[in-house]
Amino acid sequence: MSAPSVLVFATGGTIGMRATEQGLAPDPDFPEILEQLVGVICAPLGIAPRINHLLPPIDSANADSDTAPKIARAIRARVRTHRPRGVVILHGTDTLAYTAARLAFELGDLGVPVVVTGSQLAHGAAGTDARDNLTLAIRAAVKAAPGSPVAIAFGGALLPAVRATKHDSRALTAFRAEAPLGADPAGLPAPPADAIVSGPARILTFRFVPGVTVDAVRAAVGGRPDGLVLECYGSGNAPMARLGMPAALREICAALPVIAITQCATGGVDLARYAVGQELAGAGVIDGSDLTVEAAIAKLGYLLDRGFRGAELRQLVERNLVGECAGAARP
Ligand SMILES: NC(=O)C[C@H](N)C(=O)O
Repeated sequence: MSAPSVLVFATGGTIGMRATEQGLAPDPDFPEILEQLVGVICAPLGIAPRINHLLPPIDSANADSDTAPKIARAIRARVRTHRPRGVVILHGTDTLAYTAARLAFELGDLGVPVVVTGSQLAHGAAGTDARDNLTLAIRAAVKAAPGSPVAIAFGGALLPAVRATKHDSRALTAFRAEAPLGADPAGLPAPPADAIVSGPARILTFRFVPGVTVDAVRAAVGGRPDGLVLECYGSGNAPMARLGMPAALREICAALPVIAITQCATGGVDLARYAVGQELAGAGVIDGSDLTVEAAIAKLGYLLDRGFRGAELRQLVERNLVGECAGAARP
């Protein structure tokens, strides 16, 4: 019988970069360096590594709506063929939490543990975190139970992908999860039989601040997104007393799904609590509970790309599918 294997899938990011006169950029020697690094980590574990690269490697700041779905498709295809014990994805830290959250939905039923990592410092930099993060990720991926949720391994911590956020642009402990995974997830829904999908859906966000006008809210959908996440105050409040705000939000909600989340790091939205929150709900805004902004974008994009629309989409947004709702107040 052949040795169990780990699939390491490199997509770019600082971990695979080196300093150039134009700043940090992909290191053309990284494939060989990675092979060596992974070999040293895998040997004592009795694990055979298989390494693939997404070409070209990107600075994850350049990720777009199809980046995470594309990574998911590539992983599914390779897992089907090679049946690894675990999968490790190397990704830039800038959008790592967005991609990881999306992968938690995309690969939630993969049956093989998936761990996402990267590094704050380039693999060859003094004091780099590349080796430690890679080691943690590989160990976690091969030791986790087959149905484990997608995780992020970074700065010594293992975090649930669908609850994590990049909170520090410099420290090696760059990610954190304010709340744990929600209990009793309902699981991923079967896509509607009649789904016609052109994807990938583009989801944008709009953050309420005191200077917001109705024109600013309308401008947020000027680029024709497929879905919108409203970053509201506190428990889901917005300046509904602005002239024309309820009507503008009603119009937007009639055209595309809109989710309300909170700007606060903990807690969540409760649209029933305040009159302004009830006005938001009345306009058609969906209650995003305690979703992180990354998870809200991931969830809405995933569900739209599976073909869910209207009332069914709303119901699914409000349900805890893979642990993304920490409070899990909803069945
Ligand atoms: N530390 C990093 O990986 C940052 C880099 N700009 C990226 O996201 O690709």
